[in-house]
Amino acid sequence: MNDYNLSGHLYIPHSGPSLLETPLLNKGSAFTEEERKDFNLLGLLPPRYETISEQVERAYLQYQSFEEPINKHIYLRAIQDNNETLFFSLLQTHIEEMLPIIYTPTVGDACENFSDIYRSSRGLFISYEDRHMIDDILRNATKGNVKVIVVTDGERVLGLGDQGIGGMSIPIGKLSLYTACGGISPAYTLPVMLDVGTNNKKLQNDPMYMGAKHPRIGQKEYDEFLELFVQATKRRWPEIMLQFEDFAQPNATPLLNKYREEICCFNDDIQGTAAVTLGTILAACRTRGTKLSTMNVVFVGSGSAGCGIAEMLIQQMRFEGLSDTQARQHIFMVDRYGLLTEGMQDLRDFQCALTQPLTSISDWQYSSEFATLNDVINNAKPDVLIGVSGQAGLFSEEIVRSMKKHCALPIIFPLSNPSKQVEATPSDIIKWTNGEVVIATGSPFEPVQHNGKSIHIAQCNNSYIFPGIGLGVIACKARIINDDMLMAASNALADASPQARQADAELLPPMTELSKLSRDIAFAVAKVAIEQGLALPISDDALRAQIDANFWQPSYRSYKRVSV
Ligand SMILES: O=C([O-])CC(=O)C(=O)O
Ligand SMILES: [Mg+2]
Repeated sequence: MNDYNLSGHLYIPHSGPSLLETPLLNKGSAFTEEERKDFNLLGLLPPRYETISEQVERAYLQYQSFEEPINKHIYLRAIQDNNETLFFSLLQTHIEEMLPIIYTPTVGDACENFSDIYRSSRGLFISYEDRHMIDDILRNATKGNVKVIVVTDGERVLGLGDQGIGGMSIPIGKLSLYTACGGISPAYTLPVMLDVGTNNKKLQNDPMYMGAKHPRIGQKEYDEFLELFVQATKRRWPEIMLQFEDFAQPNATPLLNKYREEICCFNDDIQGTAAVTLGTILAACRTRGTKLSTMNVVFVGSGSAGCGIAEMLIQQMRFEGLSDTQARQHIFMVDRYGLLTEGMQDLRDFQCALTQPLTSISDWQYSSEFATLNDVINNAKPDVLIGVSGQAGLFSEEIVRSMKKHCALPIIFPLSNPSKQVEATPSDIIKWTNGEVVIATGSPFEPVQHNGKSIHIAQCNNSYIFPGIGLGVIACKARIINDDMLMAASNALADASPQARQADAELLPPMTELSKLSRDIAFAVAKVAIEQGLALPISDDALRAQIDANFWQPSYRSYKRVSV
């Protein structure tokens, strides 16, 4: 199938059983009597014709019969692999309830149990062993006109570490959100898993494991393999947007730096997480009437995600008038050994610019060789504490109470995913601060009851950002994605904060508004790309029209046969 028109008739080459087995085209019981005759479907379906709403109703009844989230996930994935239009219609109808099932936290369980729960294939698996055949593999994609790829090598899956081939569930989940929240037709999306082995002993010894059981390949082989993949992808789809997802720290930043000028790509964990965190903090600053540049910010976890957020906050502080050096004095990165300081051994390139000079902390009180997290909080007296450590429970009662001691309304974001890796649960943070705190988490949490009030917990997850970036990039045909475009996405998110309009409202818009928000983000991102000559030069009206025209809705199209 080479093209999938967004309106009017769709000319398709399939009929009979093969039509029912093509998830992008299958309508199941919603094939009309006429279509059943025209496409050789007579007798292949139960007789009664159903509308998509009736199908959604049955699917939802079946969905509710599963108790365990992972079984709900397996069920939804089965629908997706059978009938994509029905899957997205169901998801759209129950978006708030189902996002945690197809995305974080349940997608984490799906990664950990990928081989055990495997049912049917989706996307492309490219093994290092098949590196000489990547062009052939890309030609085998069931979708011809791919516009967005999410690719992983499964080495740092959420906060769950190396999941090998199981990491494939992440690109699948992310791309479901591209469609459900960013309106990108499922015909344009492709999940890709690069299987370069796994260092996870449990997987290596698991007889069910479906990936290569050897340890991860060496760095030189890895870099060559990634280069083969990127070049083959460019040959096959020259305008592709490539999202790097859940790569481990040693590869994430180098890959981004290597390819960000060459192809339209971005790293969601570094840049998507940074953009959503900045947007959420900006929203909180606006309601308090303060500026980010007046605050000190402490990070726990100084991997590529933490450093990515830090760099974006620094950009914002510069925008607010600080010099680069002044802005960096507001940022404190804490890692397993304590505060990152100038001259420390074994720093990664991207950490070096985020160390504190020893002169700035010369009057600090701390007892061991390096300042611990608690030392940093007691000396720097931060307003903001961000957790991107992947370590459950790192924000202890002592830490949270120290934050509160120095700040009347601290901003505390335990962002690690999935929920079981969170640095502190919202209910504990609220208890330890007596509810005087601004919280956002990476994974969804139920509202917390405190002093007779129900406190909503904002979900500061990159899902607020990446669908809109994809939509914007596709609408304006951006050649690359740069920092200014990401900054525009953060500002569009902050603008959409319900708190900006009403003081006691929620910090971030509800998930049900993601598709509207994605259009706004798409517009903001594309406008910057156009202004900077990185995209088609079109007017604002034309851009809006493009965004709307690209926004796919899950409803059945009418088919005509391709004459052969
Ligand atoms: O997938 C998510 O929920 C957010 C994310 O990118 C990560 O934690 O790696
Ligand atoms: Mg990720």
